[in-house]
Amino acid sequence: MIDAVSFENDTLGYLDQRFLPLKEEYIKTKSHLEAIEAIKTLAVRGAPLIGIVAGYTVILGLNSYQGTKDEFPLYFEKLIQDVEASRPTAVNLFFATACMKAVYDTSFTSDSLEELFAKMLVAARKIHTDEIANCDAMARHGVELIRHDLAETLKTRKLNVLTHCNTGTLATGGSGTALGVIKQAWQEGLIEKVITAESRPLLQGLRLTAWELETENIPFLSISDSSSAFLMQKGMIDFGIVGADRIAANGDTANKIGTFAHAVSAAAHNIPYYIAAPVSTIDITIEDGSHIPIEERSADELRTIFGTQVATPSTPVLNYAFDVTPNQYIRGIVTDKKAVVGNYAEDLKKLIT
Ligand SMILES: CSC[C@@H](O)[C@@H](O)C(=O)COP(=O)(O)O
Repeated sequence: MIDAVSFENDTLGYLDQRFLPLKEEYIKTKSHLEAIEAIKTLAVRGAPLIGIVAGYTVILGLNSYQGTKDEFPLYFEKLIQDVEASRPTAVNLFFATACMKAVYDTSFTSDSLEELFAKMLVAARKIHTDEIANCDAMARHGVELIRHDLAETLKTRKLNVLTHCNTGTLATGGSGTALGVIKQAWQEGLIEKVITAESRPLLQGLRLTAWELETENIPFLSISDSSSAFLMQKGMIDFGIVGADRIAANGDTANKIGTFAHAVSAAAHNIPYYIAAPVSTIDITIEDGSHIPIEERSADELRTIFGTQVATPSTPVLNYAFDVTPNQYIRGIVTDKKAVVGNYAEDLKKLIT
């Protein structure tokens, strides 16, 4: 399997996703500032992976601490703030910093700094191993739901599935969220072909999902983002499944820009459209999608294509990285605990312990 992230000998290792699939560069760093930069630049990306890297970034920050125990609280506060400022939408990042803060709150007074740091490393590793296990659980629940919802079609043929952005190993460290479900469904013989939308402007679908599928010998077709409605009209898509960066308490879901447009098209064609995300992506403190902070990225991501200028440098640009799909467009939310269908406001709350 692709090695998206590692933490060995106090060193964070990650595959730099900016240049994939043309260049496979594995970066190693002991610097938390470099790790923060990797999150900001999307060298590492995808909500669960951002959470994993955020946990290890805190560890790198601890390792470079040289002050006394008395001075530590201020340092720790600033470290957490810097990590949290790296990207605003993926709630897994804040889930990770909350895990580290919880260790600090329970152990700072009683423990030496050495003991505290050791406990935080255990917490960071747990985020990593949990996200890998979450992917396997989501794959099981997701396939069960698809088998149920698409039983009629499955009596006569295999399914064509639409997905957006990259939600696989590169985004999670495990098999994936939506892509993990798709991979499992493929292994169980349910899938004819995966249709992967390019995911403008950084092309996570065209570059990363296509690369993962090619690596695993799963048949796929890459399309431009704007093609999905036409393919649905032609009967070329049976269902859609995508990931999430943050799910509000009512099920409204923020995911890569373009996700909502596919959902509207799917509803117009009565095609089921699912979200797959671990419970760590649910933000129960946010009532609905209108309160989810949506990242706006630089104008140059649109005005240039991988370094080549394609619009004048003065072209005004609005570059939202994510959109919010209202819950009524979502047939089901597949989590690691179970698949929730229908009453999101009631049922998502029950998943949070
Ligand atoms: C399993 S990843 C789910 C989402 O994080 C994914 O669909 C997505 O939108 C990633 O956005 P990115 O900007 O590449 O971090």
